[in-house]
Amino acid sequence: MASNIFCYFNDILIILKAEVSAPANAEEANRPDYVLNKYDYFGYGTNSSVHQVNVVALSKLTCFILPNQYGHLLQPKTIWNAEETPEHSLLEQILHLEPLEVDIFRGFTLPEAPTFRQVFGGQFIGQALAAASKTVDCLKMVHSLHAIFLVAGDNNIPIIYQVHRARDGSSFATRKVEAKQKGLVVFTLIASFQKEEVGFEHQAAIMPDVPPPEQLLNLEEIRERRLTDPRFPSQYRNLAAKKKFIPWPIEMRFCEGSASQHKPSLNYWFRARGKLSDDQALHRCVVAYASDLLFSGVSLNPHREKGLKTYCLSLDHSIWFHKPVKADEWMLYVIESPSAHGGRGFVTGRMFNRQGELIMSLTQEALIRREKPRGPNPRPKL
Ligand SMILES: CCCCC/C=C\C/C=C\CCCCCCCC(=O)SCCNC(=O)CCNC(=O)[C@H](O)C(C)(C)COP(=O)(O)OP(=O)(O)OC[C@H]1O[C@@H](n2cnc3c(N)ncnc32)[C@H](O)[C@@H]1OP(=O)(O)O
Repeated sequence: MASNIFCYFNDILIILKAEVSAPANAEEANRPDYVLNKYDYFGYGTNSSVHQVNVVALSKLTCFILPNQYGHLLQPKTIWNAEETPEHSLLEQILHLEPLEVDIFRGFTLPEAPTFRQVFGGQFIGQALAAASKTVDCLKMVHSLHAIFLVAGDNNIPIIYQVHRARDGSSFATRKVEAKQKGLVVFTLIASFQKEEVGFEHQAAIMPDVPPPEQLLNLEEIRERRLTDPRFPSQYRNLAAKKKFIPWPIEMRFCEGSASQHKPSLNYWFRARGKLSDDQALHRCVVAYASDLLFSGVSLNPHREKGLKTYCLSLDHSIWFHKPVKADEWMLYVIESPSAHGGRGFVTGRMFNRQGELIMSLTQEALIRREKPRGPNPRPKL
């Protein structure tokens, strides 16, 4: 007893009871119909662009009609749609993208953002994930991503993010993102998104027993101590003062002292500086950004020696988000490096919240070499 539903207005219809089906159109003949269930919604006004679709009621249907003028209530005011406001944390500004065209965005390396000799890998991951997230139904959250760093990014030119809508299913959606500079693909990301679902539950990973962040010093405090503590020789203090200090928008507190710096592992607490907008998609981009900061370097720990200068670059990076993330609250990053071989260091990571819940799992491979002395005029890579 299927019957077609015709909407003559710009409203949003939220299904309260029954099952509705939207058949695939002619170009997608091989794709199965979407089946809409309780609390799914359809209708014009859910998006700025208008798509026509036949909706067929398979049984008696009860809908809540949200008039178009109230459509904004479904859109949280966050970086995804809000005007730029000065109270956004530096991280939200770093992840802010300019929409250029449908599925094309422009990102920048802000002068106040931390940089090293090339675009920070976490910036590519965070911005590309932000671009992908903007093209996905806001009920679907990223649950996994896989990134490859192809070419060193140039800090001085914008990055163009082109999103390809690989698939939109009823539970999952997949996006591929290419980041380009001067027409060259410098970075790629593939990310999968999923609607919230209830299912089997277990957690075998146990959070290590470490001191709470309140009992540990952050990087600024460690540096201050190095500069002022009279127990350090003055030569050491002068050297520490000359070292370039990067004020990262992420606060970090290390759980072990320098005695364990040769172990192929590292545990540290971190959180975003400043208050972030209450938006799960944004919080996932922020931790994705932070996750590349001190990760592959752990594979160099057993090889550190006085005077060693290293060349360390992330090659690829994967994240699995198990549970909702709060990036402005403390999370413990537990990193281990099971192997270094052939110029490549491999690291695995786990992030726990303060309650000991495993929030994310991560892996990365990086190029790790002794630094070659640089010539006077290094060749431009782009
Ligand atoms: C425990 C307490 C710690 C407290 C620390 C406190 C605070 C933290 C503060 C700072 C930490 C910041 C660290 C952040 C790092 C995060 C990681 C990243 O973001 S890495 C950036 C993302 N990744 C990339 O951009 C990689 C992009 N990909 C590439 O560049 C290329 O694919 C490639 C990997 C280089 C491979 O290219 P190719 O096949 O052409 O390889 P080549 O071997 O030929 O090398 C090319 C080129 O690279 C340079 N190079 C290579 N090896 C060296 C070396 N050993 N030394 C110097 N330079 C090297 C060189 O220019 C080569 O060109 P050429 O052959 O002409 O010399």
